[in-house]
Amino acid sequence: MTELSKMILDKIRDVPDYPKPGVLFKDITPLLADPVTMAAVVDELAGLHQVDKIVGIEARGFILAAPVAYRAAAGFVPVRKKGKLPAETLEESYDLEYGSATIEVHRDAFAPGDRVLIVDDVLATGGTAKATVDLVQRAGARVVAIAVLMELGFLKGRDRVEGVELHSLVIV
Ligand SMILES: O=P(O)(O)OC[C@H]1O[C@H](OP(=O)(O)OP(=O)(O)O)[C@H](O)[C@@H]1O
Ligand SMILES: Nc1ncnc2[nH]cnc12
Repeated sequence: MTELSKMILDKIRDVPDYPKPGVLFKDITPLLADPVTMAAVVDELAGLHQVDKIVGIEARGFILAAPVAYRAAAGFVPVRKKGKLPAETLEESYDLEYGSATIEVHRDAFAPGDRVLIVDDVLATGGTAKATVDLVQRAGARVVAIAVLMELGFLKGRDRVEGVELHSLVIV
């Protein structure tokens, strides 16, 4: 295990039965509140690939993706829950560990062929990540990789995004 993985695991709080019985929620707020770990995470994610745009997924994904975009000198593109983006959008619906959702991106968010890194906090079932890959591709950009702070290995989300490079700073 790397030093960074240890730092991350030390700052993640397990909350049983949230938001539904049977779900073990991985709470990243202690990590967000720790500037040393947060800086190490942002630096690691920003150094993975040279890209034109970083895509962040509402809401927790935004918290990581925006500083990563700044650090990587890349543009930031928000993928938002349905109904929040003002201009013309593309949308995808999917299931996740504790429900279902529809997400959107602006149709003109990317220049043709833009290289994109998708950043999120958690990969669980992979529904969110797969829907985001599809949105980015439909919008005419190229997904270079997906990067997450934490992968819940037992949910096999990795299989949903087979064929796309996936970086997980920790796998639990
Ligand atoms: O791999 P999956 O099963 O799709 O789950 C992972 C997603 O679930 C969480 O988001 P959530 O939809 O709970 O929204 P939030 O960021 O607004 O809390 C998390 O931030 C990921 O985006
Ligand atoms: N168990 C979990 N903890 C935190 N975020 C999640 N997103 C999906 N499943 C999750």
